[in-house]
Amino acid sequence: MKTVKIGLLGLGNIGTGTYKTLEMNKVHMVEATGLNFEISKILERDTTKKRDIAVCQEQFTQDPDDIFKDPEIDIVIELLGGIEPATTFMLDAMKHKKSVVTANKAAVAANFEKLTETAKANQVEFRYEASVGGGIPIINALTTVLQANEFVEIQGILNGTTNYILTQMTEFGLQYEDVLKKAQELGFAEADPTADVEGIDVANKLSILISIMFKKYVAPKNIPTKGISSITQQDIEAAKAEDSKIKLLAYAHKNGSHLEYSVKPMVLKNSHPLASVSNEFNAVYVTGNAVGEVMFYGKGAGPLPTGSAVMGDVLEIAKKLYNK
Ligand SMILES: NC(=O)C1=CN([C@@H]2O[C@H](COP(=O)(O)OP(=O)(O)OC[C@H]3O[C@@H](n4cnc5c(N)ncnc54)[C@H](OP(=O)(O)O)[C@@H]3O)[C@@H](O)[C@H]2O)C=CC1
Ligand SMILES: N[C@@H](CC=O)C(=O)O
Repeated sequence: MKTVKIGLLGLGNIGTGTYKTLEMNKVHMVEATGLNFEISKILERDTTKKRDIAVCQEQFTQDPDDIFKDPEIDIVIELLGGIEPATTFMLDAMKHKKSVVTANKAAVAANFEKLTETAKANQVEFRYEASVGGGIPIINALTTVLQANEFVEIQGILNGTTNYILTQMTEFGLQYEDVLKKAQELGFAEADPTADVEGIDVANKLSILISIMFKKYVAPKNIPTKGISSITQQDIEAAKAEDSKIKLLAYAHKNGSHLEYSVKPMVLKNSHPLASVSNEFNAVYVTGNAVGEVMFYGKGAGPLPTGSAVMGDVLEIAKKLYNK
């Protein structure tokens, strides 16, 4: 049986979640694809750190070229985070004829066209399902079963950390700083959680969805964005008194050639379907001109849900490469 060798860039929260997903479901993955999967090399800064997975010292490297120039590796997973050097590494991997999988919305949103075009030019696959909605298969749905639609609108909760913070503040009256710390411990937050609480992470995800749905690139910095850092317990109590909840919402709507978009906290009546989406769960409504309204719901953050999406992309690429 063919063993698909994978190069992994970054063994942090999501790298570890991806590694665990592979270990946990290896037999199932063999049955599903007829292929065996192995993470053979890992790029990490600190190769001596104590980890809760069994990784051999020989798997680690601090030189990305050890991965890009390895003829046995066909698929590279990028889970370093940040725009650079992640983007340069993904482009380098593609130029070395490696297919690339990433969860890095900051890098994908900043360089959407460059990454997708470089993949095409090098005839390799580029997949980024985990970059939007964690474990929710929204990008796959938009680009496959929903592709016959002209899309009209998208609206939803696209950040697990802020939804977790707002839920815990609303339901248990907890303090913003305490809940943010807990979200970091649970592996939901970005390395710099400013991106979460100021709405930047949602703007990155919305930019990617706009590129896919409306075939138009809108840089995240051009999306009017407001986060939740200024929301107080008083704001939350005031919403409660109105039988409502505060949620951080992403929105984009196309009307003819006019496209409008925003990221901002909104007060939703408790009867609104998005008001009942709690903790790290995300939910997104997509409206297509044929299908009407479709709702996606699931865990939008966390090592295993995100690892599920990353490995799903790896399996799809491997089936294309080896099961001809
Ligand atoms: N957390 C979540 O639920 C989700 C996260 N994502 C995305 O997944 C990606 C990874 O996130 P996460 O795992 O939480 O981040 P972490 O910071 O936990 O992990 C990144 C790892 O990569 C290492 N690293 C970073 N830069 C380099 C470099 N230049 N060379 C070698 N090693 C490097 C870091 O080392 P060091 O610690 O020493 O810097 C760290 O171990 C991000 O793009 C994030 O946005 C996507 C969906 C959900
Ligand atoms: N920090 C992000 C991680 C997933 O994309 C979030 O909280 O949603």
